[in-house]
Amino acid sequence: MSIPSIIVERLSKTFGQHAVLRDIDFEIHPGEMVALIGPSGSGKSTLLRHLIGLTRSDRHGGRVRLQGREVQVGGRLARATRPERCRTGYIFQQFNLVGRLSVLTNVLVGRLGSMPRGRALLGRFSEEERAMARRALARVGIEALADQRANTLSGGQMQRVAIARVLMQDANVILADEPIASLDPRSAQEVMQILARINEEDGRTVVITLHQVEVARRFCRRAIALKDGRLYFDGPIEALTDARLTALYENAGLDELKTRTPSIDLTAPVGALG
Ligand SMILES: Nc1ncnc2c1ncn2[C@@H]1O[C@H](COP(=O)(O)OP(=O)(O)OP(=O)(O)O)[C@@H](O)[C@H]1O
Repeated sequence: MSIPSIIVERLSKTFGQHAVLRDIDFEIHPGEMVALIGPSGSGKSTLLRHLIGLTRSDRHGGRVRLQGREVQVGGRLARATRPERCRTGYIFQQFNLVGRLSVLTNVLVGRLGSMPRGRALLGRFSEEERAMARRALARVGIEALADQRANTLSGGQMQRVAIARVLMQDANVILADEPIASLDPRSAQEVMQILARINEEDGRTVVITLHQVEVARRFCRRAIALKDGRLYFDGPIEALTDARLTALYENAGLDELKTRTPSIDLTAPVGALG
């Protein structure tokens, strides 16, 4: 059996007095596309940041392994975290592009981690790397924008550039933190379709935090749900019934529940759902 892409064991994180992650355990296998859902403040982004070592767990707060290598144990980052970061793509809600640089250069930035240090410092990219960046842009459908400045793009186009940059990393694992939260519905759908295609065609593992449960249902086969920092659900998306969703979001406020799960009839008694 193949090595899991991600192993999380008894992961716990406390900010001050606030326990944000509590004893989280799961494994994600190569080629999975997993939605990480839960009410606002349940710990989704914090969990994702732990996976790549951007946040350290509590002392004795568990372990994270990525593609068979230690990222952190008991609040200490493994020495070899940098190569793991290079082999893991991270997509942010706010895209994190350099606005004054061209689209092509922003995509090439994804290559810096795997280039010799001297060439990386000077930002000297080879013709082969430029051709690779153009292919990545073609794959996300915006090759024609290669020479445009990044800060002239729409949100949906910016997120496509961010995905192309991840493709340049040749990352086997892609972590996306609310990648569609600031996009209009159509751009959001297009970005999800691109991620799903990359997952399907390349077999890359994708973990994606989402606010919209309907989107998770449409694009992901598995969901991991957090509630108050605890693992509330981990299983096939179809097992995440309306009754479970109602319970997941029950203290989150009616507005959040309506937004996240538009399919739920809020007038029906919980026993009648799911
Ligand atoms: N660096 C930090 N210092 C202190 N508290 C933090 C820090 N980062 C996150 N938190 C707190 O941890 C909790 C979980 O935050 P997190 O962003 O992981 O939640 P989330 O589920 O991603 O929320 P949302 O869906 O609103 O983005 C929140 O109460 C947040 O205020």
